[in-house]
Amino acid sequence: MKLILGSGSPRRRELLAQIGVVADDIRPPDIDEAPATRELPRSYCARMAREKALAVRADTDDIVLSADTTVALGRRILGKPADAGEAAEFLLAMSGRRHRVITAVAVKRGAQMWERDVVTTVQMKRLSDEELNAYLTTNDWQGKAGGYGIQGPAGALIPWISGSFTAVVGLPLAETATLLTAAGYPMWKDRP
Ligand SMILES: Cc1cn([C@H]2C[C@H](O)[C@@H](COP(=O)(O)OP(=O)(O)OP(=O)(O)O)O2)c(=O)[nH]c1=O
Repeated sequence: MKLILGSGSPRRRELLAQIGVVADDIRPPDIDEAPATRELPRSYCARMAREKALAVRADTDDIVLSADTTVALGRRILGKPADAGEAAEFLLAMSGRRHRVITAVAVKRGAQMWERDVVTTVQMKRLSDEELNAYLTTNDWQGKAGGYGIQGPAGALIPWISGSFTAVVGLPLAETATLLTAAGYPMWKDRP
């Protein structure tokens, strides 16, 4: 049995390392991430995690772990911004409001799949022009859903969350440990 991280996200690899889980191989999935017409954020996010796990090549005894993090403003899905202009648009839309961050995790072994999604409510402070421009200059928004990373400089813009911090960063660790255990991964045992 090998553990395969079906994710190219460095955050997910680091979060797993935090709980002593080191994948035997990393295989970033290549899937179409376009939302379907009128698809709601939570079902979109769960579908993405599932499709990522299914897209990764693995032996039948291997465990594949994939995840998706989606930022939702009401029914609107805020993906990874294409450029600084779109990042600014997302941040202004979230300024002074609450939004949700959904992270779905999918663990696959053979024909079996274990899934969970975790929804966290995040408050963003009302951003001044100076804060917005300074944050955009850091380039920390690149490659991140919604155009920010709570674990980086954007931490200064987020006074409050209700839910799971690790889920916002990209992988809810408690739920992930439960799913890995269900799939037969020796979570708390000595591993060779
Ligand atoms: C909201 C938020 C997202 N993110 C990141 C986590 C994810 O890497 C990214 C969301 O994109 P995802 O599509 O979930 O993941 P990814 O494309 O980076 O990697 P892969 O599909 O190969 O697993 O946004 C943060 O790092 N901090 C945050 O606060």
